[in-house]
Amino acid sequence: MASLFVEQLTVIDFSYLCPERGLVGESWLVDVVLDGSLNEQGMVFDFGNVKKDIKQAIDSTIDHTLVVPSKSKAIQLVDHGDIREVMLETSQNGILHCQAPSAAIVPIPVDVITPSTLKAVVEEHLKSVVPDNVDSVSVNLYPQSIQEAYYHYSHGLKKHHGDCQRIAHGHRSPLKVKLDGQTSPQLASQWAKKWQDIYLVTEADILDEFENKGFRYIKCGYQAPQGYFELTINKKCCYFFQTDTTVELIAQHLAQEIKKDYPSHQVTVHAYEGYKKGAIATA
Ligand SMILES: Nc1nc2c(c(=O)[nH]1)N=C([C@H](O)[C@H](O)COP(=O)(O)OP(=O)(O)OP(=O)(O)O)CN2
Repeated sequence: MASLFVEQLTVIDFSYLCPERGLVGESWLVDVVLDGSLNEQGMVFDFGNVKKDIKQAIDSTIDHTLVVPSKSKAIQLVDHGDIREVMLETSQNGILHCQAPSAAIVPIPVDVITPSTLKAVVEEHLKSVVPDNVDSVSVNLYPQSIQEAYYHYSHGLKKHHGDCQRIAHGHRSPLKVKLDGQTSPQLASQWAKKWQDIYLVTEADILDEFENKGFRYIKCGYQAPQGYFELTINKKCCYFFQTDTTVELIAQHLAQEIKKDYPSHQVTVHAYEGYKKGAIATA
């Protein structure tokens, strides 16, 4: 018996529904360990296959989806053929409703989404992609250790040709701000706090704004290559953009907003999108 490992094989960027926090954007790193006997090549599984097949299997399960703890009493799920609808009801934010092609909303039969409750689902899925000499695959899911400010956001990029078109996928993202070249942890923390668990809305995607039972809601929707997506969410969980919400435009927006308060300073923003990638903007 031998064991093979790959650390940080991939990063899953997704959002999940939480009865306490609402819609939460996350980025979790994934380590894998494969136990098995050696094949005719003297390997448990070629690293090339691990990096391609296992990464692809993980990405196709959770990455860029809305993950739903389907056993939670606060959740209702309905399937209409290829379309899935989910509703989260909480006393603090009222109703959150999402409708999307089924692949974009992933029900997990648990009460709450955590790295350990998702782990079992990912491991079960991976059993079908490894060869017979592999006895078990285990994964470790965990958030990046971040020293500076960070925020969790969700969004959808309707013009993206891949899975980023999904209306409720998200990221956990560090933020760095500099004023005249000097790091300002204070400004970064201020924006990270303002955007904690935020949904970034592109104003052109708004279909309706309405009030119901004391809550003010925003309904967004669009047709994208994978199908029709719609999200209704409490307005106080939203931040509004006049543009799309690519990370380049997020960095630009933050730099311009901070510049309004510091007009005589050069403002530089490093906005991350999940793990170790992002955009830099200066105003
Ligand atoms: N230049 C940009 N490219 C992309 C942006 C962007 O804002 N600017 N955004 C996205 C999506 O929002 C997506 O969520 C990015 O996720 P990522 O995991 O990095 O994308 P991939 O799936 O392509 O990468 P993996 O290595 O498979 O995780 C996409 N592009």
